[in-house]
Amino acid sequence: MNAIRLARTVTKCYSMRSYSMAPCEILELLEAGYQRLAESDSQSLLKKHLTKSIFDKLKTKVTPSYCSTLLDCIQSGLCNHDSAVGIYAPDPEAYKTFADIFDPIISDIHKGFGKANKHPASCYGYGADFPNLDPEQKYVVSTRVRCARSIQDFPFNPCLSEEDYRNLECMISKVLLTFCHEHSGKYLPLKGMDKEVQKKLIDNHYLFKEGDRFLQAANASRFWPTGRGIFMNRDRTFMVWVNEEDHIRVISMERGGDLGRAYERMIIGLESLAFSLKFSCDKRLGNLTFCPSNLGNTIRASVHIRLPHIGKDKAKLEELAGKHNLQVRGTSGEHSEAKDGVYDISNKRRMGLTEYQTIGEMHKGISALIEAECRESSKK
Ligand SMILES: Nc1ncnc2c1ncn2[C@@H]1O[C@H](COP(=O)(O)OP(=O)(O)OP(=O)(O)O)[C@@H](O)[C@H]1O
Repeated sequence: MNAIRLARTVTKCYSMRSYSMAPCEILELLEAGYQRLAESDSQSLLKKHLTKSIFDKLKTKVTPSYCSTLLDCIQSGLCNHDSAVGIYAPDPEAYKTFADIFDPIISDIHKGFGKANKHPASCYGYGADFPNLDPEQKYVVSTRVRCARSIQDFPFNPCLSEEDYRNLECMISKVLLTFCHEHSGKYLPLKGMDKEVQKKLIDNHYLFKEGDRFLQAANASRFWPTGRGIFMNRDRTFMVWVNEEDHIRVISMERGGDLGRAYERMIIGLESLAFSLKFSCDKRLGNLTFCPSNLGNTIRASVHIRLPHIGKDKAKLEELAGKHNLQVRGTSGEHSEAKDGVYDISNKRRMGLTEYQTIGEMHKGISALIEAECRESSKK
């Protein structure tokens, strides 16, 4: 059995774990995986920050409630040397137990968010403060705003039992089905979903894809498709993903560039959920999520945008976007390519600033890219 498959077997039964330090078979896998990572040409943040002294300090530790080990945190990065980050939190306590590796990675992803920094309290403000980015619909094809939440007293994906998945799905969908007006809709469980329907929902950018190897290696796809599903309103402008990467992803999307309206719709949905459900939060890190890249206010606001002149050269576009704290992805999300010159451009910063500030930064950055595109096109 290879090391990775063995890791999956070893990390299977969280409910049966009751140890105060990582057992020998986990230590062996960790040592072997660490050695291979150290010898690799991996560019991951895991490799960059997991020094031998931090590794030795953390390798025997386990989290107090779920007995998650360092292997549970880093096995995706050990398997996939091409990971950008390479670490996930198997449960909310992992951020504290394994702070020596999470903190430098968090500070690297969320530039400048050091140990002494504290994520601010939520401040949503008003969507109406952000005028339509592209009223004539020349550039922005569609706008999407999403955030993530974890339900308090539940661990994250790798530690969830099949029953936990069912219970979470039941709790969350029950609340969603009470939503009214623009937010009212249907819950579609993934289990039993017609394959054609599923494909169409994915192709239309509503539903999550399956088979992400980074999540699979992190043990985040166990019991798939049990407990996974999507809630959608009638207009297909408001969605909630259940038990994909996080327990909850609240999503608002629409055609065109009305970022303020999409944001406002997402916040109303989020606040309605928060009325009935308690979320996992940390005083310093903000909302707790499976991947450290999503901590803080958890918002990724994105536009699908056509920038035929400044988008000709992707490296240059990335450089310009970076100056405005924006990230460039392909049309079908992370690890995809741009189709027909349509890029997915989103905010990079979500930690150490409020929701309102994140949307403000995104609004300013996209406006600047549109201005640059106009300038470039008028030169021709
Ligand atoms: N502005 C947008 N308009 C339409 N679809 C979008 C837009 N932004 C993202 N999408 C679609 O949403 C889906 C999910 O994208 P993706 O997985 O990249 O991001 P995410 O849901 O924010 O999660 P993560 O950042 O964890 O990957 C994809 O189908 C993607 O094309």
